[in-house]
Amino acid sequence: MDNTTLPLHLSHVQKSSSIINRSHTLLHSAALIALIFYRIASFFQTAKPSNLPTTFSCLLVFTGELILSFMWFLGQAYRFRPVYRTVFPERLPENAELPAVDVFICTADPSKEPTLEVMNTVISAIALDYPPDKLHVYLSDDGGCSVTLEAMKEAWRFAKGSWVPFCWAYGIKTRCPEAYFLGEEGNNESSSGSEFLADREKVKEKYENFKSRVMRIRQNSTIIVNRDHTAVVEVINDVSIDEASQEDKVEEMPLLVYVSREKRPSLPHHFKAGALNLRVSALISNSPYILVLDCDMYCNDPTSARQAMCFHLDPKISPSLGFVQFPQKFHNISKTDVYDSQLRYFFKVLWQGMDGLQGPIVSGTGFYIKREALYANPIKDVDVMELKQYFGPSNEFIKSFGRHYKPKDHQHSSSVGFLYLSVVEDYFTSLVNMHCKGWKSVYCDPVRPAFLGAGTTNLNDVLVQSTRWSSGSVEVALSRFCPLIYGPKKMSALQTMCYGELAFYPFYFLPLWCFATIPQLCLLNGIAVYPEDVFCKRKLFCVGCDPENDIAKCYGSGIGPVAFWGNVTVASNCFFMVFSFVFLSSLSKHIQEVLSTGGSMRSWINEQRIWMIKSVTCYLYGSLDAIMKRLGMKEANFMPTNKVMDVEQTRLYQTGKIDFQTSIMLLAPLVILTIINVVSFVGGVTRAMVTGKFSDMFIQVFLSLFIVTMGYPVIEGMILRKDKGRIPPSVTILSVLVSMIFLSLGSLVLNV
Ligand SMILES: O=c1ccn([C@@H]2O[C@H](COP(=O)(O)OP(=O)(O)O[C@H]3O[C@H](CO)[C@@H](O)[C@H](O)[C@H]3O)[C@@H](O)[C@H]2O)c(=O)[nH]1
Ligand SMILES: [Mn+2]
Repeated sequence: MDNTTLPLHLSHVQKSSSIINRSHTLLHSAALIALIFYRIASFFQTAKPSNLPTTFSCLLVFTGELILSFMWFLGQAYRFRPVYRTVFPERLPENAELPAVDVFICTADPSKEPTLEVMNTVISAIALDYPPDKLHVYLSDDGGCSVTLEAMKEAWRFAKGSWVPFCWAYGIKTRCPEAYFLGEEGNNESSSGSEFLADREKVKEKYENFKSRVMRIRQNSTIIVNRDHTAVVEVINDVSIDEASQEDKVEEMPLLVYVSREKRPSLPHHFKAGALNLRVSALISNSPYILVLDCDMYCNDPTSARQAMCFHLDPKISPSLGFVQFPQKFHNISKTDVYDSQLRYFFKVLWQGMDGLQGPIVSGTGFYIKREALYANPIKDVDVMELKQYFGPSNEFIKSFGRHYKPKDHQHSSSVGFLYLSVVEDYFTSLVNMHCKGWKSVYCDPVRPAFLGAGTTNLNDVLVQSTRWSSGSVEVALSRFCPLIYGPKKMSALQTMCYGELAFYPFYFLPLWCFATIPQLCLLNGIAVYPEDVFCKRKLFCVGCDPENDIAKCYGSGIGPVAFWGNVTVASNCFFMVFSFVFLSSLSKHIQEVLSTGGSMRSWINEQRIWMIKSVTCYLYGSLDAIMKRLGMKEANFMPTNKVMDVEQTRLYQTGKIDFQTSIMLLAPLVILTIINVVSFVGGVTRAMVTGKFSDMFIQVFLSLFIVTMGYPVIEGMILRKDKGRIPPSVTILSVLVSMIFLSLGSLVLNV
């Protein structure tokens, strides 16, 4: 068959997943409805003015359950129609017919983003397997540091003189030099031969020289992040290569440009979104497609641009295709991955799910976006003066569009390109400027990761990053762009639910704080917050007597009419059944998702734990942060994630031990809640032994046990560990105090 008739890509609905998911959705929602029904019914049964504290506690727990159920409901949209895709880059048209691509790499702070790493990303982009005359690489330096500019010139020399010719000559697959030389054995290149080996040694030596020159540049200059400077644009291709070895090898090279936008302390610069909205690339190369990369995300598969073109060049989907998103993957993930740094849930479950709807969300990095999609919806003729009103006075910039755009779509300047309102500029831009404008996206998750970055591998970085994301999400949730209000008219219901879930997930902090404190406090005070059944006739069991016939005798035995297994009596009412079902069904669904996407039981526990940890810290602080910003009490802030590896911290991460070196603000909630649950579990068991009754409090005792089990690393960190990453005794003492105050005050309130 002729190449032009074969498809460039295929999409497959994950049939078995869809069936499992939809059946689970049905069953689980039935159980949730039953649960809500029991709750409401039990309020009418038990709510008396005399037991106000009990009613109030039950109400709190019920509110938590409602929020969880609502979040669960939104999440079902991802499960409806997950798809996966395959691409056939070999069927693409010839190089001459491929469209041009601008690569945009963002960096901001050399003290957190090692220059050498950033240069490796730049080099990997220059070496992409794409016609060099159609590739333009921009490095946006938000730090405005001369170090970065100087290092870039060195990177250029090394790339042009040695690295790129070497890669092209031998078809090297790993085009990030650091990664290539680190994993030399694993690279199993097609060519071996003595010439190759000799060349490789030479290039390796050049790389070492390049490294030491970059180190020297860093040592010889003080690194100041400059917040007050004019714009700097420098085309690096003009730099001469004064090395001896390259003459015969110099090939045509992509354009390489250093950009540092103007910054003034008085003007908001809008962080990464601001950096991405640079017009420089439109003036210099103006390629129809843009690849956006974070500075740590090197190109691991040189063919990613071709893979993306399999979608962008398909005439069937191309007109409405805004961008092709690749997953974020990381090169530094350990086997245990205690913090779920790989973000499996996003890139293995959620994005696949959205791909079957209108497409995944812009994920900050690793996406090939159509330039046109950033400017809005294309139409025919329009007045240049009008355009200037929206895009600024630059004639060159207006001309750069090549097509004309309808200014109606840009009622305010912030609706062009990447949007500023939220620190999760990716999510927000994707919502307002992509999917709500009718653009679609596709998710491309090939076996060989297209890009690899530095994942956050210590608790502090994980929590700081997650707090920023939560804050950004809540900012959107509280704005007029709240997806559940803004979305329905512009997107499908399911796509709206997905966006809604991502806007509201930080509100998990409410139910999780509630479930980790209220049932426990009530348990210690002998108050049952999981009501005894009011509708089902209980089936009564007892040891030694037949309670169905002689209930009085049964009560006389001191145990009461309940199911009896060994020493443990378990309530046997319907509410209990429904509640257990909901609990087990959600846990097993999560296990199923983890296992079917390559995880283990260990990953399941890690994910549960980190979700609980993030909920009671990041989600809480992130939400508060967003609320304060909303009220004008705080300014937006984007603290770039640290990408410098600390040896000791890396060792802890490798061994799967949580590194508790973080601020007391982030640590104390974990310790406090663990202590409360240990106390209430011990209290609950003691109480059951004294009274001989387990049934009414079983769920509460179990809940405490579950939290204590999940929080075991915290207990270990407080008591057993002696290393640097333990929980400092000062935090433990403070937390014990706070827990005691909470429990005593709480008990006072409950017993008024
Ligand atoms: O003022 C700034 C701050 C950051 N950056 C760059 O933005 C990128 C992402 O920042 P990083 O510190 O790595 O944050 P992460 O938490 O890892 O970023 C995730 O979340 C961000 C949104 O909060 C997205 O922009 C990112 O793509 C996504 O990887 C990096 O290349 C930074 O250099 C800037 O250019 N200017
Ligand atoms: Mn990052």
